[in-house]
Amino acid sequence: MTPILQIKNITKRYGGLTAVNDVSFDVRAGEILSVIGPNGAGKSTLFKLISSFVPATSGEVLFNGERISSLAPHKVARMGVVRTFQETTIFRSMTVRENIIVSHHLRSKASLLGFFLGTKQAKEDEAAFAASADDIVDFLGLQGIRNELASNLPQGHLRALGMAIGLATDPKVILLDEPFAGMNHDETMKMVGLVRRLRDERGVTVLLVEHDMPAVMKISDRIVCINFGQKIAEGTPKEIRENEKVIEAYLGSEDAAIGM
Ligand SMILES: Nc1ncnc2c1ncn2[C@@H]1O[C@H](COP(=O)(O)OP(=O)(O)OP(=O)(O)O)[C@@H](O)[C@H]1O
Repeated sequence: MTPILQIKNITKRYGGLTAVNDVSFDVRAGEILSVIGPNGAGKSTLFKLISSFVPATSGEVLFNGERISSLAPHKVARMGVVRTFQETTIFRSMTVRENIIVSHHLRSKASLLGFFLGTKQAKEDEAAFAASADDIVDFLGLQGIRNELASNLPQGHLRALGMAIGLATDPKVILLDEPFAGMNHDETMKMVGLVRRLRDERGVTVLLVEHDMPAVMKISDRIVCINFGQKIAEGTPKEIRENEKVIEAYLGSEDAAIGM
């Protein structure tokens, strides 16, 4: 079976600095794969390359066998590869539910203009979007804050809203940028459960970048480790934990020891 994503010899240079250097790996449909590495290793840049948010210097990314690396990011998102959290637009003056409804327009048949003009297609979409938004609110357990203004939400709920907005675009692959950052143990465990349900109940393939090693080890089917822009290891959590190159990369880094 063709992997859902193929990252092939991808390189990104910023002037004289090579942020990502000839990285290749496959992502299988339905897996949870984490990208780890010390600070500045190139993880965020790799995510931006996969979502086509920045152009690659060389190499390519294939989604279901089709090249997506030269497409505009909104086209990649529309195809089903969605990056969330860091560049998620949240309208602070709207409620949680309104934010999720608006996000559906990314996959709407009618244009946003049609929505404002009140065309028939737009009206049909609107009803479907409202139903889907309620479904997402239920899935994420956000019923209690569905009518809360985004500007009033604490960090944890904002993160959940970011995920809701990502779900509104009906992703096949979701890229989560540090989903556990700033969370305490209980919040992290809740988010781990949520990410698992995304995969198990909605069939979404999950790629995540994360520094929280215990969470990464718990949640991942496979892990790719990069250091100084290059892939140094790929394998199961057990294989990564025991990998000499990974242990060496983390020695002296600010991140918690890889031992977990
Ligand atoms: N737009 C940019 N222009 C120039 N250099 C950049 C740019 N974006 C990233 N870099 C550099 O590329 C390297 C990799 O950065 P990146 O943010 O991808 O690392 P990271 O692994 O995500 O780091 P962290 O874990 O600290 O978030 C760093 O040296 C960074 O300074």
